[in-house]
Amino acid sequence: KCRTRKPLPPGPRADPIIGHLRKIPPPHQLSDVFHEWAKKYGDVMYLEVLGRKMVILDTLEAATDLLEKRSSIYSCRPNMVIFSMMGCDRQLSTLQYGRRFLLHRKLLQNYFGRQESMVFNPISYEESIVMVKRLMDNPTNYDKIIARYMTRIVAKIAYGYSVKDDNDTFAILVNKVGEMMHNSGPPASTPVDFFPWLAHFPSWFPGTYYAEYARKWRSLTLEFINYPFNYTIKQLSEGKAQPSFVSKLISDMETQEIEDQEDYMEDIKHAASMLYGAGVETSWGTLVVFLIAMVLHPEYQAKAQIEIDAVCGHNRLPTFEDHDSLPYIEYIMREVMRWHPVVPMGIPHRSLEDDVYNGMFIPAGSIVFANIRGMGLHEHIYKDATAFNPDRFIPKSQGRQGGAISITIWVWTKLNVFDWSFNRICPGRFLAESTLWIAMAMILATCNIGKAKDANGTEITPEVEFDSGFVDHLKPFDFALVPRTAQARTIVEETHR
Ligand code: HEM
Repeated sequence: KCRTRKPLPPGPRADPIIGHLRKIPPPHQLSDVFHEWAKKYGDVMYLEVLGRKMVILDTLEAATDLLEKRSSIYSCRPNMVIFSMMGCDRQLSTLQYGRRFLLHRKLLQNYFGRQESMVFNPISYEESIVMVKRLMDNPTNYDKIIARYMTRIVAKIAYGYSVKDDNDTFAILVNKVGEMMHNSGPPASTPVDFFPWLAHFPSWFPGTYYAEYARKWRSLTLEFINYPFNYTIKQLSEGKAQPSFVSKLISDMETQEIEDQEDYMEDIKHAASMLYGAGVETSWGTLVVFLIAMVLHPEYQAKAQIEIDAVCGHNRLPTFEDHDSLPYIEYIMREVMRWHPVVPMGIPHRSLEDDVYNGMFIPAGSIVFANIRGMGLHEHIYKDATAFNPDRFIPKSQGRQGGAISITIWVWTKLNVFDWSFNRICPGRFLAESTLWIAMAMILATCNIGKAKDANGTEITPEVEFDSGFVDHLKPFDFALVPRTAQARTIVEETHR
């Protein structure tokens, strides 16, 4: 009925039958190309690929209006066929609206609320010192060291599990699963996601690559989901379990009336494994973007260090208590996530009903993408938008010229409710914010980051190039990292012991 009255949102001209198939850019260019198109066609764009309807939102306003204010229509997910085939069909990010979706959101939001997440600060603080010590010892291994930082935090919080070293069984599983997820194709957008029947065709048939891939790795996913969960159950039965998401929820079962206990335990198990899937690669990738930003911009690094020195002096490390006195670290964190958000197109949503927005018809079943990177590139809000410049977040009252809005704030805190509303906002946002903040503060307080030099002593300027996967990750780059002073190294070593 709506359709007869209103036009679809604008978009580039489509070919007959295949629609925009030939025009869709490769995954690593999606957000930039869509943002360029949005300049011509508008903040809400419509594309169709082989009959699949897609809507791209390029402004905070459109995303807030639809994904947040009309969340009862826009909070479902497209059918993520490849993820389901890999064994992730009971994880929150793939769940459709229903009893299980609400249960998983409740479990995660209750445990990772703003206040609740502060309990994890001592873990992140301790791990940030371990990370800085390892970076000082072996900076070329930065990628693994930062991955290990987040893995250790999440393993402790989710399972009460302490990752010992690189040969730890869980650490090895985590590495393999991380690589598997990274190469599993664009979320909900592989040929098999478009045509699920392809999954039943033999592997030589064109378009079946990801189905074969998912079948091959399914057992690894299941091992990754089961191994740490079984560890916690064993620790509980022996009375040795450390506090964790899993141990708390399992212990709480004693005082609750639960109809199907086995089924409920399966839900706890999958919700816990989601913490790794959604929390580690994202925060790890963001910290690597932070490193390259500091390599390329010594001027902002120096500003942050002047602030840290004024607040903490030279005889101690920064702590969470310093948070409000160190606003520049916060501006750097926000700018890192605006400059290169590691999930640039978000995770796609699916609309449940026909809808009309600003005179445009959005058909039911549309796959809706929030172009998070595109939202941070609007020149009227973020002057010189492709440049890294944390100063844009300095409040106006303190002399800022621009008018920057934090994408981070929108993605993480716009819908600031802790009940289990029908919405897909990232439930790990408070944990993410605190682990990123303390890691950045600790690195800046104790290390100088700069350009590496080649054999002739010439400085190497690293390229900002990403490997696109489920989460974008910077390609390896050269840089130099040294302790700021001998005293900084001594304090880190002494606190680390
Ligand atoms: C820099 C770090 C992070 C970034 C950039 C990030 C970003 C996102 C984004 C863009 C979404 C999709 C929201 C949507 O569908 O509209 C999401 C969902 C999610 N995030 Fe995060 N996230 C981060 C850290 C974390 C952490 C640390 C955790 C948990 C410990 C976490 C757990 C989740 C979960 C479970 C979902 C799925 C929610 C659902 O489908 O209902 N995230 N995140």
